[in-house]
Amino acid sequence: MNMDDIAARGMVLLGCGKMGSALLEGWLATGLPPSAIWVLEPKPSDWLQATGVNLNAGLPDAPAVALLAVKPQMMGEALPALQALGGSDTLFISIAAGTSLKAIEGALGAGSRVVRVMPNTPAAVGRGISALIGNEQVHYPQLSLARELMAAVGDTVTLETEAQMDAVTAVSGSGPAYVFHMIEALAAAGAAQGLPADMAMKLARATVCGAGELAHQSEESAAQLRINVTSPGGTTAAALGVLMDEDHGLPPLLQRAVAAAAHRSKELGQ
Ligand SMILES: NC(=O)C1=CN([C@@H]2O[C@H](COP(=O)(O)OP(=O)(O)OC[C@H]3O[C@@H](n4cnc5c(N)ncnc54)[C@H](O)[C@@H]3O)[C@@H](O)[C@H]2O)C=CC1
Ligand SMILES: O=C(O)[C@@H]1CCC=N1
Repeated sequence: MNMDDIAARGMVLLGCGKMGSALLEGWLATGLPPSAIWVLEPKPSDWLQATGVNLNAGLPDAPAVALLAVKPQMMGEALPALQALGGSDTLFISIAAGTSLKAIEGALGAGSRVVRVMPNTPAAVGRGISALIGNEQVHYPQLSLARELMAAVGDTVTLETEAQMDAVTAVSGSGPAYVFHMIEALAAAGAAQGLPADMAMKLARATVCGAGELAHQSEESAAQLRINVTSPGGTTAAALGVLMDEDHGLPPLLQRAVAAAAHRSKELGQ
């Protein structure tokens, strides 16, 4: 199975909120025809209605993929809409944080092929990163289809165990929010140094985007890119003295933030 099968047999998207829309936007941009996508979404946005996908319409009998993009807490209520497809050769892909392969297979019926994926919102611009793992019913062709689907909107990694998903969720699933907050905090710090707020925001946003793009394009390590900015005895070294403090700097703060997210991911799975 490949992307051509999705175009031919169709794909169902269950839930099209923030993450579902980010993925859909990315797939449409890569040329997946809207006529091949069936979306079930009780509160469709204006954007979704304008995409030309099949919205809240009767589903195809045997779609290649059904992607579950509802909140973990809504899964029990939302899955019955897809139960008729359970046990078929439709590949179920769940992006729900915390919800285990076993729980999804349990709700859809034994024998269902399920892949868990943790994507992130930069998928909307083709720059996502997704981690994947399948249940026992998933073999190479299904995993490879899921990988191809996610590769259309960014990079992918395949996990060794499902247990790694909590840490992945905490690093790359939630991670864009940490970076957006970094923009907010850097802008606020610039304003505190006397810059007009809108100018500080423009500088902070461009700096994070530019540094991200440099990290993306450069072959140098993140550590080397940092060193390249840091003149001995200069301004960056003064700031890094604060940020790299072992007790109160960014590393212990991020350790705590990522641990909190991983802990919450585990809780969502209970
Ligand atoms: N937002 C993010 O950055 C990421 C979210 N996720 C996961 O994606 C899933 C969705 O998250 P968001 O898009 O952020 O939430 P959201 O609340 O924006 O989207 C969920 C959508 O599901 C719809 N929905 C509710 N009940 C439904 C039903 N019975 N049938 C069909 N649709 C229904 C809601 O109307 C809503 O539009 C969650 O499981 C989350 O863990 C995973 C990675 C990143
Ligand atoms: O906040 C959440 O629970 C979801 C999962 C990863 C990003 N958003």
